[in-house]
Amino acid sequence: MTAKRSLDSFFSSQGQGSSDHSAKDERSTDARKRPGSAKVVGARITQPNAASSVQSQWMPADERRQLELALKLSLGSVEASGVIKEELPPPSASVRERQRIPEELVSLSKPSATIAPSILTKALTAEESPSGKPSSDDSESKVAALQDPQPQAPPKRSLAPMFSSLPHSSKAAQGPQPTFDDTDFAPTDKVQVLNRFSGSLDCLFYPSWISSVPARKGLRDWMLSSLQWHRVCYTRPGTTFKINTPRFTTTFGMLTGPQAPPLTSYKIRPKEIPGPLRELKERIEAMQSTGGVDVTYNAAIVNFYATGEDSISYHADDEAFLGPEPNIASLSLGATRDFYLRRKQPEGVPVAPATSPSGSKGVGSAKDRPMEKLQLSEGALLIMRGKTQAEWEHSIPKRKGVKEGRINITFRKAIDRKAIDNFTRYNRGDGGGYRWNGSRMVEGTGGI
Ligand SMILES: O=C(O)CCC(=O)C(=O)O
Ligand SMILES: [Fe+2]
Repeated sequence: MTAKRSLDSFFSSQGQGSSDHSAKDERSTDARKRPGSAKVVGARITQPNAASSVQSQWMPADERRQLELALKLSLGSVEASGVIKEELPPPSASVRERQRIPEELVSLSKPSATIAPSILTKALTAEESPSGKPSSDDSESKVAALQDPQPQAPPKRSLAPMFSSLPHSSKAAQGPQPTFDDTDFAPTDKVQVLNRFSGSLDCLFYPSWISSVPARKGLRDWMLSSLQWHRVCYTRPGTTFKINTPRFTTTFGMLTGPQAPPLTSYKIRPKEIPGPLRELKERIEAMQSTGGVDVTYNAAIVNFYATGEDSISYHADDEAFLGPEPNIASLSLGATRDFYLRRKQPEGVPVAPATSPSGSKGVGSAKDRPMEKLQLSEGALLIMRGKTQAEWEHSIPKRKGVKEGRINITFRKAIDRKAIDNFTRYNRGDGGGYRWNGSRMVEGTGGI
């Protein structure tokens, strides 16, 4: 990936399937219809084929031993060994499924082993304490959030190799600000309902909500080139753990209305939701209002996954500061990526309410827990609501085969200032920023 690419070619695979594995073949056909609603999507997988499980994180035995040792030293053996066991695939896992262990994501001081981020994240979050600060939706950041770290500029090696030898530039081409009209959107009945276990999982999925190709392109080009991006990195105080968020991020929004706190009360000054995103937010709100659901989002978190090596590990957006049944609208642009949902408990086992302000994680072996797999392609809108965050986790797994970028915008409703502080801190931080220079991300500032 050396040649410079235009925005067009950067996103050239949008709309096409991007998975480099056979997980989609595991979809079963037991999708069920909910009375009075549109098609049910997704697939229930209670016994995934372990040999072809894309979640498997392969690790050589010696590295595994080093990791176990490191985790025992820092976390205590019980949680650590449980987590490791859960993530290791059986010996039959094929070489194709082996994941490169991304050194830029997590580093341990001693021993020098590097480990797959989801494993470490799980291990670390296993010891989250109820007294921890509310953490962001990003589970890498959740770990750091507990310790109240100071965000730091990411080390250069946190970048994907394709970005490593770039000139620094703060200049970025800013395309025209997009506007939309009704013809850019699919009819509202083009929705699929994803409902499992009587509302344990409760999502609406519009596979092509922004149906106009030029509208999608205008939005993604404008976002990529106009926003101020961050690659947030934290060192866990008292340790040498580095948690590098494996994607570019930014965030917008603040509390509004007569009771809204003054701007000066925020730890990092929040930014207003820019016009095009505000328009989309209002359209999503209006669409739900027509269906009898009253929701007003006041924040947007934006993720840019530069390649398939960028990801977000399993987490739930279930922090106390989002309220008990948060409604989160997630809009995708660019490359198609797999989106996995996994119940926090096996079928039939109730999920205990979170006791921590920073929410709760899944319990026990993932193979015993129901799962859903979606593909989010350009224009897709997924609304997660009801008990979804309380009872399920979700992720965008790494995909070596994906070379193109993907933008995701999640609209949320923060119920207090802490939520906004958390979003800005763990998705903007105060370290170095990045700009899109027309063909790649480079260090720079000055974006929206
Ligand atoms: O990129 C996505 O589709 C998911 C993002 C997400 O889960 C989050 O920002 O909390
Ligand atoms: Fe999320």
